[in-house]
Amino acid sequence: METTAARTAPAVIVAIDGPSGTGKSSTSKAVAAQLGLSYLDTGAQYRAITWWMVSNGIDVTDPSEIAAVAGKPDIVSGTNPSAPAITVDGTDVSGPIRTQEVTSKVSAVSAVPEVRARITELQRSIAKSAERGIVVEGRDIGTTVLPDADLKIFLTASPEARAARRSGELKGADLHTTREALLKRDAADSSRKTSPLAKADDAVEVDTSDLTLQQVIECVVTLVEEKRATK
Ligand SMILES: Nc1ncnc2c1ncn2[C@@H]1O[C@H](COP(=O)(O)OP(=O)(O)OP(=O)(O)O)[C@@H](O)[C@H]1O
Ligand SMILES: Nc1ccn([C@@H]2O[C@H](COP(=O)(O)O)[C@@H](O)[C@H]2O)c(=O)n1
Repeated sequence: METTAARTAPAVIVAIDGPSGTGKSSTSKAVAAQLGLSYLDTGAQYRAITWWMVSNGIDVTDPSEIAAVAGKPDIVSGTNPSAPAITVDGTDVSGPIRTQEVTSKVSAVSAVPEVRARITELQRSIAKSAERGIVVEGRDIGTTVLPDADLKIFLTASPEARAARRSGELKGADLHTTREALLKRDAADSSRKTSPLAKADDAVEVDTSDLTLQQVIECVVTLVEEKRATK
């Protein structure tokens, strides 16, 4: 619940990065809602452009084919942490972007420099227009998208903890398969040439393996409030 202090506090830009399943989305949404900030899920934007590529028959194994059409889809992201919306050419794609097909192809699409340039520009413009501040979560927010963010957090967790969380979410999907899929996506995201998944030098690292979601949220809220107090 947003407090009166949050309503009058100075604007703050928070970058939350980390590998898959470390709790970025759950934490970012809750922190933004509690502190009256906007929220941007940058993974959803890469998923949206991937969904468009797949829906339009683009060969996602061919970077030049992806690059040629990267500017075509109109992607609009909502920034309400209680109802984060995403549309492509006016169609609500919040469901379709979470399919297994999109998840398995998103790393190939997000590695293409033309895609990253387009989406990064969009992300910077959304962050700039957030009057009360914003929590932006992704893989390269602290390093590339918003290098001057007021606070940078890098969430981590063991592969076992992350796989257990995800297989719980996917109604008991096989732990081993889930773990391998997470690690495969992390490896692709960390090894691409343009703006890979990485911790910024000035980011605070929080290992969430043995923390409840509520503990992680409290930890990040405290860090944001400390940062705001110095502004
Ligand atoms: N500290 C935690 N303890 C237990 N479960 C957690 C914790 N943090 C997040 N979860 C759960 O783990 C799952 C993955 O969390 P979330 O989607 O927030 O991760 P993410 O880092 O955004 O993942 P991705 O990058 O793949 O989108 C969710 O079901 C969430 O409720
Ligand atoms: N800043 C970012 C955010 C995401 N990606 C790519 O999108 C994929 C999906 O992200 P989720 O958080 O929704 O799982 C991710 O695997 C990356 O390929 C990115 O490149 N940069």
